[in-house]
Amino acid sequence: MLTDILRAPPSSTLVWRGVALSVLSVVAALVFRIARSRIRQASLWKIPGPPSVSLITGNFSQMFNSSASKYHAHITRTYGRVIRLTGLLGESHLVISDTKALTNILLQGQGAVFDTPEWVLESNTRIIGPGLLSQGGVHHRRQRKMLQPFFSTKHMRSLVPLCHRVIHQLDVVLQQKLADGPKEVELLDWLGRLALELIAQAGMGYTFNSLSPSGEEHEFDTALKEYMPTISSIIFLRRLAPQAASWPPWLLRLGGTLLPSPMLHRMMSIADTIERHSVQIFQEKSALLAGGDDEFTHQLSEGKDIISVLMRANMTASGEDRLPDSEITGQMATFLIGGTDTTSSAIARTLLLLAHHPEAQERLRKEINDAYVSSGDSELDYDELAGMAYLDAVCRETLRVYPPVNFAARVCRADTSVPLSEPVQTSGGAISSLFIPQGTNLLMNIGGVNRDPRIWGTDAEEWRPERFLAPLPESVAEARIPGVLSNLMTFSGGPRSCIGFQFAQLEMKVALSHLVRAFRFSPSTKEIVWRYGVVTTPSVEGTDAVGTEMPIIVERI
Ligand code: HEM
Repeated sequence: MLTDILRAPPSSTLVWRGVALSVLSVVAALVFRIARSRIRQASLWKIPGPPSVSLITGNFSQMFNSSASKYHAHITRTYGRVIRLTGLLGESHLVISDTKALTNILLQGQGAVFDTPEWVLESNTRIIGPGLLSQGGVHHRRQRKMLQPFFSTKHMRSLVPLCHRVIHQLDVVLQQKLADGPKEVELLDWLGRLALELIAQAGMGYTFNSLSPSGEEHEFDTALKEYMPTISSIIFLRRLAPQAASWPPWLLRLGGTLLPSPMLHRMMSIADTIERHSVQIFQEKSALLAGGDDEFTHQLSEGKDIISVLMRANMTASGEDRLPDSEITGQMATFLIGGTDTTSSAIARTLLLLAHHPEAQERLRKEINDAYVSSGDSELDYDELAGMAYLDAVCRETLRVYPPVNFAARVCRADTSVPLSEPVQTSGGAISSLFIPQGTNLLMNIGGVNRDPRIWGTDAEEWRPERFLAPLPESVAEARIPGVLSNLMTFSGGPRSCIGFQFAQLEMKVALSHLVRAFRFSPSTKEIVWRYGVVTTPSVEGTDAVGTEMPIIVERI
């Protein structure tokens, strides 16, 4: 972990030479690996794709920048469902939106043939610790099996009252802010705090007090807000992470500090904040646990949150079943990272769309009000929330057209062939199955499938919730989309799909049912642009690429 780095940094010429040699060895190992994979990947050269624009970075600078969404749409439209991209030093990458190929990639061998790439796992380990987002192979399967029950429908049902309580806090804050009439509110900030509190309270029985009426921002909240834009901007450095896997922590920190990259330095400081707070929460909970069952069950979540249950089970677990403390703190950081910006981005996008579609907003408000009348004005339970057809359609349509995460990355661990739904024209003729050499990096094109006009029809790019109120076109069922949320790739599919997908939908529904009932939303005069990153986030046109915000006019009803 980053805070262990830089312990006892020796300072001598020898160390400087050591650092220089280590950096050289990283670069040499990378060049060697890429040269070897280029030879292995010769068969991929015939796959259609955009011409490379740089000998060093190929198409990466077009593919991974904050305004890259247009480029993604362009290559999907121009080159189709299987695209070859040029990566660093000519390495081939595949961008896939063919659903038959995706089914094989995501499900084949339960993740044994295609797993998350080493550079993602290794850099996540360094930044957020050994949680689910950092583990591969059997370690991942073991952690996933242990955590899965907490994300079941049964557990989600029990979380509904807690979600209402947290969202009520936001209600109070906004009511106070708008006491003098409609106002422009920077809503993304408040939705980020809401998502943080929801995952902190439901996932670890902890509060950062981010929704206090004083409006003070917790430093953790600030760190989380900067996390996604910052990590998205250091993709090239993250790719070097496996080469530095064996470096002692102090050398890694020294190397990071010496590199002239302000974004890397920002990332290191964010990672320190996340780790510091995860350890602090863990220590506070350990003290409660040591104080006995009574104290432990007096937490916000009555001891039923994921981390409390894990810690309690861990106390009695023996030998290899026992999780090291670092894996528990790593899991906390993982949920906070995985569950905050994704959810706040989805809720923000929905509210902005409703602001631009007042008739859809009114229709949704009416459905929510009717549901409250039927429930005798008491908080809506899980089934009542699930029973609102238009709310469900609004959430699904937003997650379809605007998935907060656009790509899921995989690497091929062994030479393999995957079948295609339809033949792909290559420079060597049509192919009906795709040979993927070992070591090839792939990007699952989530948006490409969700907005494929041959699956969804000619209006695939349009936001039209009504499409989910009528039977979907047959082409949707025929496509057999392998997403964990039916017919959508938004939460990916297979053994590495989003573990929080049911919680995310619950959060969206509870939040919208409160906010749309109590407030009316209309667009601000400021133009909102959505910036591509690991998670797509809103900003005001013309502002700093790392800053995220979404001003919107809010009026009390
Ligand atoms: C709208 C909200 C969300 C979206 C769009 C989203 C999307 C995704 C996607 C695309 C993946 C990658 C899957 C892959 O590589 O195949 C993922 C993984 C993950 N998500 Fe979410 N997510 C959301 C909310 C959440 C929430 C609320 C949590 C809370 C716990 C969460 C926790 C995770 C974790 C832990 C992983 C890693 C799973 C693994 O590797 O086994 N996500 N998510």
